Amino acid sequence: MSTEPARRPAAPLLPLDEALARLLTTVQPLPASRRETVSTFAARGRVLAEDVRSLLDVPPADNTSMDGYALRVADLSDDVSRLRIGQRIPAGVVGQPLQPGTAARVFTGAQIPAGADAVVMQEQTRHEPADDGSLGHVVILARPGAGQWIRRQGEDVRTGSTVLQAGARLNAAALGLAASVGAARLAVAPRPRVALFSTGDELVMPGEPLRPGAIYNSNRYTLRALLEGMGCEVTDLGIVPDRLADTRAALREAAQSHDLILTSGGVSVGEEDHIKPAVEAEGRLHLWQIAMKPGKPLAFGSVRRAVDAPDADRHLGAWFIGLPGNPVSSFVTCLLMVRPVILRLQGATALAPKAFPLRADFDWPRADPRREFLRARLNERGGLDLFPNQSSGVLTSAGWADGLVDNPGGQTIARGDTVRFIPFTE
Ligand SMILES: Nc1nc2c(c(=O)[nH]1)N[C@H]1C(S)=C(S)[C@@H](COP(=O)(O)OP(=O)(O)OC[C@H]3O[C@@H](n4cnc5c(N)ncnc54)[C@H](O)[C@@H]3O)O[C@H]1N2
Ligand code: MOO
Repeated sequence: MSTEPARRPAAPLLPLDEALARLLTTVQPLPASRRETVSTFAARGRVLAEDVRSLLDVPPADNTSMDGYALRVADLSDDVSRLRIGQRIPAGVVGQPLQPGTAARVFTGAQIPAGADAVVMQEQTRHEPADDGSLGHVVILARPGAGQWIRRQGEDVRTGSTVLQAGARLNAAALGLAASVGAARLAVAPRPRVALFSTGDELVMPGEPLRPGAIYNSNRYTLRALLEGMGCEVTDLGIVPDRLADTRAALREAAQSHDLILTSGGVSVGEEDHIKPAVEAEGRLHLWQIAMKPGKPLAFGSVRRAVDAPDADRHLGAWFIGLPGNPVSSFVTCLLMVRPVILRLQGATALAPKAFPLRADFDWPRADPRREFLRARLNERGGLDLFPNQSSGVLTSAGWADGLVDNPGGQTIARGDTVRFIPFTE
């Protein structure tokens, strides 16, 4: 007689897009009451909560893009190429209107004086100094076209225009753009508070000796770094001992003050881990088998807060996502499933990672029924190379790669085919 518990037959696999759609219709942006206004310096990686509109033109006035001389083109003719220098205008100084028949010495960024309609760069001029204390004359060696080297008022940003929209993620260029219209502070979405923990009695922290049967906990580092890069405030709870009571207590504690609890390991069909029964006891849990490789098993649910009524249909606690333990599976599912959730919590508009068509410089003759995410690297010929070992335990593949080839289920790849590439860039 068998002592093994009865096993459920495998359920049909859920398509990734359907799993994502379920996640993203369930998880709603964090409450507006938690929005913050922060210094533009401190806003990198945050999601903008309100549009940034410009109250000014950028540049605020016509200005020169070269060091040289501002002049009126009509003052030059076949006979006249020598003009008196009437004034000197450094950047930050507003000059006088240009007198007919004169040029203004100007420096890059200086405002164009009224009446001037072109700039000649100094390399195309010859300066004739004067000994009477005046600025002397300039000989124009190349006749300019009207408008030459003039940057127009408002050519970058127009007064009243929206330069950044609510829901945009703030990268370095966006912060500079906000500053260019004078925004010293920005209204941003709250940072999702994420509690992270690993499960597995085989896990040992780097710095500790590796006892027999143990491995180092790498997911803790990968996931924490990804979450921090996504703008989360991470509480790292480390390795939770593999006992039901401890796991339940850790979940209950984490749910009080976090928006999301993220774990790795213990979501497949084995009976060793306590993460599934612990979440089920403390909230609700869906165990999905997703048609993707790596990353088939994924757990999604929520953990109640102490104040909650035991109302299974209301979400009043922390979201729960349990990622598979295999290091590459954890990494890939965090990028493809957790990242959109984190962005959704912050009210971001672009949730899906960018993808590009690129040429495969490799063969992939073994089609898998699941949609595969293959670790690949851009080569100098504008194509993609594949890491030779695509096992979900080989983290070297993720360190080596620049991104993932998103290969539909059941499809082989031949050298020269166009494939869909998702770069790792945040
Ligand atoms: N009979 C079946 N077995 C498995 C199935 C299945 O469908 N039927 N699915 C496989 C797939 S696919 C995956 S992915 C894994 C997912 O397993 P778990 O999420 O339960 O993860 P564990 O069993 O705890 O660990 C898997 C693997 O990863 C290592 N691991 C775990 N945590 C860490 C960590 N923090 N740092 C580094 N490495 C970690 C762990 O030692 C295991 O080697 O299940 C398959 N099995
Ligand atoms: O999905 Mo598992 O992630 O294939 O190793």
